[in-house]
Amino acid sequence: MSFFKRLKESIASKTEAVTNIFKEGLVKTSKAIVERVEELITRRKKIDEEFFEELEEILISADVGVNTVVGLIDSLRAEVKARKIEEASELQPILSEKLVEILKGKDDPELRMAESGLTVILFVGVNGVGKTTTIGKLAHKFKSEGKSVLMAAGDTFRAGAIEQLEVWGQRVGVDVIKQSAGSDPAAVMYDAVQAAKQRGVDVLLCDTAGRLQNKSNLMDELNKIFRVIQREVPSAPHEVLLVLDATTGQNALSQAKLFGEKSGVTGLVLTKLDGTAKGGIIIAIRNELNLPVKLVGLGEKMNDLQVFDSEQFVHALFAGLIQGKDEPASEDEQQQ
Ligand SMILES: Nc1nc2c(ncn2[C@@H]2O[C@H](COP(=O)(O)OP(=O)(O)OP(=O)(O)O)[C@@H](O)[C@H]2O)c(=O)[nH]1
Repeated sequence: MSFFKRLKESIASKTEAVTNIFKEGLVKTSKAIVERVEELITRRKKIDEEFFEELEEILISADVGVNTVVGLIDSLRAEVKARKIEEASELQPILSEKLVEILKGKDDPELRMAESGLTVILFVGVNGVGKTTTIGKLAHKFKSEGKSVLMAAGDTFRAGAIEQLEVWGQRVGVDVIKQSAGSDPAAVMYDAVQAAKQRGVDVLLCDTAGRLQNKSNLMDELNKIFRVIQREVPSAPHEVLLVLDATTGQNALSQAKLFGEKSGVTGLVLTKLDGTAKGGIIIAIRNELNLPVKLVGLGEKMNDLQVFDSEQFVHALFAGLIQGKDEPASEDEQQQ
């Protein structure tokens, strides 16, 4: 059975709607990688050193990352040799398989929740990456699953951050625990955990100030927040999610490396995948870091947050090719 058929069958049980959300969100990245690979295959026809060099360049320019690309190309070379493949057209399924291998290796998309009682999830990341938006979207997701949610406005540093969270609170119907701008974020967290416990809330989502990873005083602030939360709920925080902006490509990877080491990060959220051709960064992040990608942002609306699923990701990335193989593309896709 062909790789594409297997991939299709393996996702058959999942809703078409979710796949479509990924597909729409990944159009730019898909164009940057898949269309160029297809063009290369059609043009060169045979697999030789120049073919591999061009393929390397395509993947690097889609921000898959030099280290990852070098490893990927080496394993493709070995596979081509072992399977005695000469035709470039035969490489597509092998490339997809290798990508799934890299992405799947560290799959752990489920958010860790408290066994009973309150779950606390902390969000960290530099300014403007999409933390507040992600918290709002996740609050909506939990609510639609029937959970009660509270949000903590821990970014007391940036003017407007509290109001922005309140706007999301109103939009999704979730209360926000806040103090005035400039107050101690650890005090906000204390209030929020108390309120969450008193109200018997299921999930508390905590915003924090966007901080530079090399500012040790800001790291101290984060540690203080940890201590306050842990004193009140010993098993918390259940997740510390580092939010990264996919449009920044390699910069997102360096932030993950620096931040991940220092602040007890347990998982990643990659936002704005819809707005970039640099979605290949997710492959680099998965290959180079020991941190799971838990959620991806595929737009600005409430429902544009998805639990990361590597098979759906690769399926969406290669959707055009898969459809080209065994079913006609829809009108929409033909226009893209
Ligand atoms: N297209 C797109 N835009 C997004 C996504 N996530 C967030 N944004 C936009 O990115 C911008 C920044 O998002 P914020 O949530 O304000 O970022 P933040 O990290 O909270 O910023 P600070 O509060 O400054 O730390 C906003 O305009 C969001 O609408 C996404 O998945 N896709």
